[in-house]
Formats: sequence, structure tokens, C-alpha cells
Amino acid sequence: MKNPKGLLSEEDEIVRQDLKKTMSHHESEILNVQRNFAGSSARGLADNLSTSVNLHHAHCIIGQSAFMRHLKTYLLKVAKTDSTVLITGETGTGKELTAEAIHQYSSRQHKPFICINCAALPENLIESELFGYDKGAFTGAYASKHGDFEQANGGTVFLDEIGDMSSCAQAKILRTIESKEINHLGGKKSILVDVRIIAATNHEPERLLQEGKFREDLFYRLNVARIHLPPLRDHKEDIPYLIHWYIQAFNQQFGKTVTGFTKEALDLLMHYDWPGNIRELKNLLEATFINLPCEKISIVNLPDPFRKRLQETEELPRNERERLLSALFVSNWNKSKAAQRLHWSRMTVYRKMVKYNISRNSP
Ligand SMILES: Nc1ncnc2c1ncn2[C@@H]1O[C@H](COP(=O)(O)OP(=O)(O)OP(=O)(O)O)[C@@H](O)[C@H]1O
Repeated sequence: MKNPKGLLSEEDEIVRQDLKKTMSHHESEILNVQRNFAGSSARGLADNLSTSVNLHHAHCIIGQSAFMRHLKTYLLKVAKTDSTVLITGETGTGKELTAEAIHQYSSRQHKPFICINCAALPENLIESELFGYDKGAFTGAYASKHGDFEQANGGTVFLDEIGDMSSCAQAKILRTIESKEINHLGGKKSILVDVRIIAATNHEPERLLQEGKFREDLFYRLNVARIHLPPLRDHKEDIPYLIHWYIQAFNQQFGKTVTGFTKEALDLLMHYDWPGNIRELKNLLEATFINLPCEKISIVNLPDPFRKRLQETEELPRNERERLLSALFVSNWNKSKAAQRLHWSRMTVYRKMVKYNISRNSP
């Protein structure tokens, strides 16, 4: 986090001070480790991190790329306000994690963070789920029930996939944001609710506006603070940090002592495009851990579905040893198929396997 003169920049200093105030000892320890990692090698990362890692800590946003640093600074500033926030980005880029971090750093942190998946809410249940109902409001309403907004009172409501809600439901959300009150279904009186709204979408909001899927009035009401999370392929320099973080976490979860990846395996992960972004990386690591017999993860330990995805994307590293290893890996160690992929003869494959000391069991 230091500038070339070795001084903390003003932004870094703000982050440091704010984090000191708001983070527990453990969390700031993790941040310190991340700071120390800046500029060090992936192997260096592996020797540093503290032993206790909680996978579900909302504020454990991992990454040291310029983007990630900017994000952490910005979300602390946003957290100090009560403005509505619109978060965009492909699936698995960390929209929910970011929303939760804003909540955790805000003065609302001791109140609920309620996540509503708008895409999964059937149209006929939206009102009762979001705003609740009074006893007798409809057949089967034997008792009155609080909706999500009321449950979140004092806290934050995260509206995920806002563009997948009907225009009518969006209008009701807008009314609630503007008036700060809700009405139970079948209820006569209005109820005041104090919630902060953070919304997210996987799609480009401006395109949703053009297509008429995002109400213009709601868009402008939500789009006060805007955060765009880029796909992982655009900040691959964070991959070693993420890998390291999740290795620590899964070591704890699975009771293992994995130390890291072989260079070839790490290179393979660095060359892959990660269409499912950070979620895909995390799931790959978890799947690898389940069946892992050793302490160092090599290409042969990566799960089969990942091999298939590589076959589809043809993402192969450039250096000859890595290309050969990757080709063998995606061809399930069939040397003829690997030779075809590389446009080499089978003999060349054999020769280079000897040259580079590659066998199916080699690390
Ligand atoms: N920067 C990060 N550091 C560590 N873990 C992360 C980071 N970003 C995302 N993750 C993890 O990746 C997974 C997916 O993140 P999240 O659910 O926030 O993504 P999303 O953008 O909301 O996805 P979707 O659009 O599919 O709902 C989660 O397990 C989350 O903890």
C-alpha cells in the first residue's frame, strides 16, 4: 500500500485508520498480511497468513490489485453514508460480499442485513414477502407476518438481481424507498421502516433501461453510489491472493495442511478465463480439497469437470513444459490425443516427457 517514496498515500491512510477503528484484531491481522503481500511472489504469500480464517466473514474482501484497493477505499467511504448503492458485475464477482461489507462497516452493523433474491421471488408472493401481511389478508394467513423490509428495520436490505423484478414490483420498492414506510398486505395503517437499500444486477443497467426491464425512476433513485466489480479475468493478479486465502480456509474446514500449488498448476489457473469468476475459483479449490492426497496441489489433482472446461476453452499456457503438461491433463494422459492437440508427433510427446521429467504421478 506504499507509494514509491515509501509513504502511505492519503487514501491508504484513510483505509488504515478506518479499518483500525472498525475491524477486530483478527481482521486487521489479515489486512496487514495482505499489505505485506503487495509485490511478493505467490510462494511468499503462502508462508505468511495467520492461521485462523473465517470463510464467511463479510469484510474479507481479498485482493491487492489496483482495482481491489480502490474498491476497499471507496466502500469504506460509502459505508459512512446512508446513500443507496447500485452494484454491477458478472455472476460470482462478489456483489453480495461487497454489499455485506458496506453493511458491516456502517453504523447499521448491529442490525440485520437481509438479502432478497428478486429473481427467485414469484410475482404473486412479492408483496407478502417484502412487506408482510395481516392476519386474514388472504386464505391461509392465520397470523400476521413481518416482511423482509420490517425484519431489516435499522439495517440494510440487499436487493439482488433487481432487473429481474416486474415493473410493478419495482414501483412498490421505489415507493417504499421514497416514503420510508410500508403497508402490510390487508393492513390499514402504514408502518415506518428505516432501511438502507443496496441493489445489484448481473446485467448492464443502462441496457436494462433501454429494454424497459429497469424502471427509470427506480434506477435513478438507486444509482447514487455506483460500484462496478470487474470479472476476475481482468484482475488476474489477485488470483494468488485468493488461492492463498481459500487454501487457509479449506485447510481449516477439511483438516488438511495444503501449502500451495505447483508452479505448473498455478500457471494453468492464471491462464484460465474464469467465466464464473471468484465463485468458480473458490468452488474449484473446494472440489480439489475433497479428494486431495498430498500437500501440494498439482495439475493431476484438479477435478475432472475443470479439465473439461479447459478442453472447451483451449486455454493453454505458453511455455513448452506447461503446454505439454496441460495438453496431457486435458487429454486425460492419452499421449496420442495430447500430440494431436499440440500438433506434435507421438514420439515428440514421449521425448519431451522424458526431457521435462513429466509422468502422470510427477508433481
Ligand atoms: N474479493 C473476494 N475475496 C474473497 N472471496 C470473494 C471475493 N469476491 C467474491 N468472493 C466469494 O465468491 C463467492 C461469490 O460471491 P458473491 O455471491 O458475492 O458474488 P455475486 O456477484 O453476488 O454473485 P451472483 O451475481 O451470482 O449472485 C462468495 O463465496 C464470495 O465469498
